[in-house]
Amino acid sequence: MNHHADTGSFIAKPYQPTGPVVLDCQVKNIYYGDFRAVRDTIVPIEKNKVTGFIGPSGCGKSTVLRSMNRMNDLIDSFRFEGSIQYHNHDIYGKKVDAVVVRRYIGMVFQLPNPFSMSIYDNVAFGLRLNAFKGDEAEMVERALKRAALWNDVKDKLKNSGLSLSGGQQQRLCIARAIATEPDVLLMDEPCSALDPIATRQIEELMVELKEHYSVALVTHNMQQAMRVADVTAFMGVDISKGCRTGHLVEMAETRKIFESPDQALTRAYVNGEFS
Ligand SMILES: Nc1ncnc2c1ncn2[C@@H]1O[C@H](COP(=O)(O)OP(=O)(O)OP(=O)(O)O)[C@@H](O)[C@H]1O
Repeated sequence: MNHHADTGSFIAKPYQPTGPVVLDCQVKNIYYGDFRAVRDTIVPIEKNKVTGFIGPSGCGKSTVLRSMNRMNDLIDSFRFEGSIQYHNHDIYGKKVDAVVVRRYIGMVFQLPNPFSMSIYDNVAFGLRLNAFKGDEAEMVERALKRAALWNDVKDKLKNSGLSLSGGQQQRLCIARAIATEPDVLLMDEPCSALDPIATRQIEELMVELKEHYSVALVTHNMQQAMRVADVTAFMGVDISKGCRTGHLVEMAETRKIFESPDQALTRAYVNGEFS
């Protein structure tokens, strides 16, 4: 079976959410200049669940994730067609400020990227950016506790964020992202630079975080999707007509994706027949 086959006309059966949808993400097309990177990908993000995104390299997982809080606005050639509704507001609406979008839809990146400032200031950064008027120290403490980092750092809040270990740095970035109390947390391969122990800690943290937030997680690691994601979206790449366009193949409860998917392509991928 040719896994990078001509799937040019294939459109995934819509996933039927079983709970409230926080971010109704309907991608028609995403372009970088003339290159169509993603088409036809409808991926509702449900409240208090972890939604995992898996698929071969280049299928557009990060592109879709980064569209969800307008992170790709920073790329000139980026063009989005479709709609992403956050509580019935289109985040691509003309009057919508991307900084405000990111206050509600936070992001954690692949490489831990603490700012070169104190642990405390890292977490307070977003609060200050959003002119937060309440008790800053309390919010910082709360975010660090939720990120399971408080006990490690409570006596050295003035130390540089860069002085922490990789796993701690990633938890600091999570604390920074949740300090402003976002609704949605977008996580783009948050464990790819971490050792197995730090990875498991972050995975456990993701499961705790979904009590308060709705999480969208891109991962290369299928075991991680199985351990953490409630719902999983599998994306593939269509190579018809000399293109390389990613699209949704199947989205379902994680167990179904891994045990009894509808699509042969999904089954082949989760069985490790291609990557
Ligand atoms: N800034 C950019 N400019 C042009 N093309 C881009 C840009 N970012 C990504 N692409 C292209 O868009 C397609 C999708 O990339 P993306 O990084 O979203 O895929 P991915 O599924 O996350 O891949 P990986 O698993 O390798 O990270 C790829 O063909 C990639 O080369």
